[in-house]
Amino acid sequence: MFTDGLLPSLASRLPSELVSLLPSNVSDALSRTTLEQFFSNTSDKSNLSLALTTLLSLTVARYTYKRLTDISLADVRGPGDGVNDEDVGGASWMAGDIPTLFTDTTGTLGARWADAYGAVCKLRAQIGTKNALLVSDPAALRHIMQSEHAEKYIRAPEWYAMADLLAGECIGSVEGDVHRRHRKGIRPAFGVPETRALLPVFNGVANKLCEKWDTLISLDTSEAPILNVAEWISKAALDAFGEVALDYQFGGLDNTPTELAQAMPTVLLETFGTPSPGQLAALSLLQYVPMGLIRWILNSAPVGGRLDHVRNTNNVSQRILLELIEDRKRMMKEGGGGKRDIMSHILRAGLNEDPTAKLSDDEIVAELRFLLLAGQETSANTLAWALFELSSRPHIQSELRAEIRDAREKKAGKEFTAQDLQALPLLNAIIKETLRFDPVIQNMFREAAVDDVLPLSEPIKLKSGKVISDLPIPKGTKLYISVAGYNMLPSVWGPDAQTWNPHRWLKQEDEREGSNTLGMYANLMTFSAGNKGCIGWRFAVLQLQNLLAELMDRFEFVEPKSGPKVVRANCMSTQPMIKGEYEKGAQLPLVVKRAAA
Ligand code: HEM
Repeated sequence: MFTDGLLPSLASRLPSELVSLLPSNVSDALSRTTLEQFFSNTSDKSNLSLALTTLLSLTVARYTYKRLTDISLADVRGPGDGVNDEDVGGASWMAGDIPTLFTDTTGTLGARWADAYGAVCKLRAQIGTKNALLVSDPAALRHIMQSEHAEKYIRAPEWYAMADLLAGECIGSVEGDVHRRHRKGIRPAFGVPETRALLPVFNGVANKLCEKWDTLISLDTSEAPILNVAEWISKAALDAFGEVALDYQFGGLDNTPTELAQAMPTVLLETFGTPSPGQLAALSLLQYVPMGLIRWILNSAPVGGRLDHVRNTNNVSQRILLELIEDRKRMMKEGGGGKRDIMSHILRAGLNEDPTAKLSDDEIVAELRFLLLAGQETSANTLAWALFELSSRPHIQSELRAEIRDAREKKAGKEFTAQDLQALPLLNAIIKETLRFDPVIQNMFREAAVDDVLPLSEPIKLKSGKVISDLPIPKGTKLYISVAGYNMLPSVWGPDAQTWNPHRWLKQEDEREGSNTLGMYANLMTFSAGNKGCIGWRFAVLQLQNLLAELMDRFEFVEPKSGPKVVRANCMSTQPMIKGEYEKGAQLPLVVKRAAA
């Protein structure tokens, strides 16, 4: 009649302070494996009554302790508490504050909420979710993402569903040992030498882009030729990715786009651009639906709308990638396996006999589809934001151009190596500052898989007035990791954290605020952190260094004098868009002139 392990389980739930107060014979008995054992060892009646009295007292003590010490998440401040007039009443009854978070076009909402309510603040959650927090606090982020506690935090099921919809079962849609196997399988493609070996391809694409712009500028008779810079960069990034990942020509810059090139650039926008509160609430409810049913809904149910475009893109990418994989495998069998593109590295992992790194053919296709999305628009949009920031700061452009030309002169006509690019201080400062200030992934989704306690680097004040430095969170709490919130924390970045200022990176490391202990790169959250951090960050940084150096050497970028306002549209990857023209996709109209020699 007694449940095995009831007593030890009760003992483990008691606060350690209480357990240490117990008589040693009782605490010892409590730690035994089963209730039956406990009773078999307490043979006389007095021991039994002592045990029952102790149990009763402990239960009362535990209840009282919890009442006195428990911190309810309802007591944590957040939008809706009336600090900021603009936040009051902004929540949707179906999806709480989540639509506000997803449709923010300033890129600073996470930072403003952290400022107003604390670096961990409570969000009004969508239906089906009890607790949701927005987290920007460095200590909490380290705990969730890169400490030994990271295993307690999984990607939220809605995220798996989205990754699964876009790519199938891949590194982005799995957890635990399966995730470790996927990561180990693709990691060989993203090491330092493997990434550096991609530079000649990046260079070729950058030169081609410069030639295209040269021609367009020559053909334009106006004094200030305006180009949609975002569109061209996206084509260049897709072409580069095609070559380095698949040895495949997308034909973007040549204006001969393949079927896949036509479908890819708009898939994130059409899937996630400006979601309605209803769609966000539906997404959240996916957590209660078995994955098999989700897959059927996503792949086969007659839903229509946004799903049609995704399905079409998926079918095209699945077919083309399978063909490419079959070709490459044939080539490898015939002895021509020396290619160094990402697909070849991953296919070699597929042949791996090590079960902790082996990937099946279906998994390899899903991996490549995920990489295509994760690796192309993110880098392209980051470069677009760098040019956007620079377009209103001609003096910084001149400073950067001088740095690049000076370094080129020293190379006496030879191409930059990865080490040369790494040695350009202002170029790297501009890239880091853009990654900090314009992170293309603004929020990440996590969920507490168990009850836990979040450490905080700065105490927060609860609504009750109590100030806490640790926040207990129940299992199931949704955690929205605010990349922008952390990247703009004054305690880490200084009082001008909400200003784009690349010169902050030129200070000596020890003169800068904060400690360099978070994230994959430059103490930023932009590439995430820990065992699920961005695997392609070296790839992205090298491509950004190469493209920005080439473009800045040859062109000058100017914000058009008058024109529509560019906003940050959060379509999973933040894209520059014109307000009211979202259906046209990414738009960044800039005046592009040849830079004086
Ligand atoms: C500026 C460019 C990029 C940014 C800002 C970026 C950002 C991120 C972030 C924030 C995550 C973590 C998401 C999460 O934890 O929920 C991530 C994961 C990932 N990224 Fe990137 N990324 C970029 C470029 C790339 C590139 C170029 C590639 C590959 C070619 C890539 C491949 C991946 C992969 C495979 C993951 C999943 C890692 C895992 O689950 O273990 N990313 N990226």
